[in-house]
Amino acid sequence: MPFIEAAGITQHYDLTGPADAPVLLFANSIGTSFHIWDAVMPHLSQRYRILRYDMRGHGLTQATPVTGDSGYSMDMLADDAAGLMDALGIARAHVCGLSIGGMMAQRLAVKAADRVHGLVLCDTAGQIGPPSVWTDRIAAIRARGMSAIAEGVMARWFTAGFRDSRPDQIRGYTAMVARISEDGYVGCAMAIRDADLRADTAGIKAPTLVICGEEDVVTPPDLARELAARIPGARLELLPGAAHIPGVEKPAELAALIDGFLGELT
Ligand SMILES: O=C(O)CC1=CCC(=O)O1
Repeated sequence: MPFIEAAGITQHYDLTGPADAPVLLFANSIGTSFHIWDAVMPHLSQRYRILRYDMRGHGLTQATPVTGDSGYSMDMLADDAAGLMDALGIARAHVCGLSIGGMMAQRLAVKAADRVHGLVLCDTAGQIGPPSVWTDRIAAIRARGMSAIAEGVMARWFTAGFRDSRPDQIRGYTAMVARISEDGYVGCAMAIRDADLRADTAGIKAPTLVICGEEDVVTPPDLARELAARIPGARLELLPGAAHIPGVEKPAELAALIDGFLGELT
């Protein structure tokens, strides 16, 4: 199982695909491990060298402690991704970020523009809020642990049809959330709470595709339209039959959008 010391923490990652193919880095949403991209892999791993990793405090990546109200920041998470690329000798990559992973990707594309070739922003926004959503969620977790939110987030992640037809998946993803380090989740929740990247995004130079599940209630299509409108030249695609995590619900369709866009750049 690959682990590497990068940006001062032990990061858990997977690097799969032809050694000479363009690197495509996937960054996750809060509460998930890099396995949310598993179903996308067969569609893309012949043409891209795919780098997946668990964000700080998630999956098997180290959770640094959160003291009081001071958690992680979007800059810290962008530095983690850049540090992972450094440690693996990757100078530049296409970056596809989901939700908080998409916020991290926006930050990376601004502060380390030379590291980002094509940018795919999936079910994300310049601000995912309001901040009170995160303050309340952090308080619930601190009072009752991760199980306080594990079941509730499923309705935000997946369409009703998927939840009804795939109870096995829902049980599995609920367990994934319930087992995340409390500090890891709270640290990332504070990074979202404190981030407003909306002024930044106009400065993104990378060719950008914004994707949004048509049934996403967390970062709905109107937010995706707003995000795409702010990034010079960005293209927008809506994905029918998907909510917040299209890589799980519509992997082939998501992969086709990503490949169609990045294929024009390579
Ligand atoms: O768990 C959620 O509420 C969905 C989400 C918001 C930001 C993120 O990364 O996931």
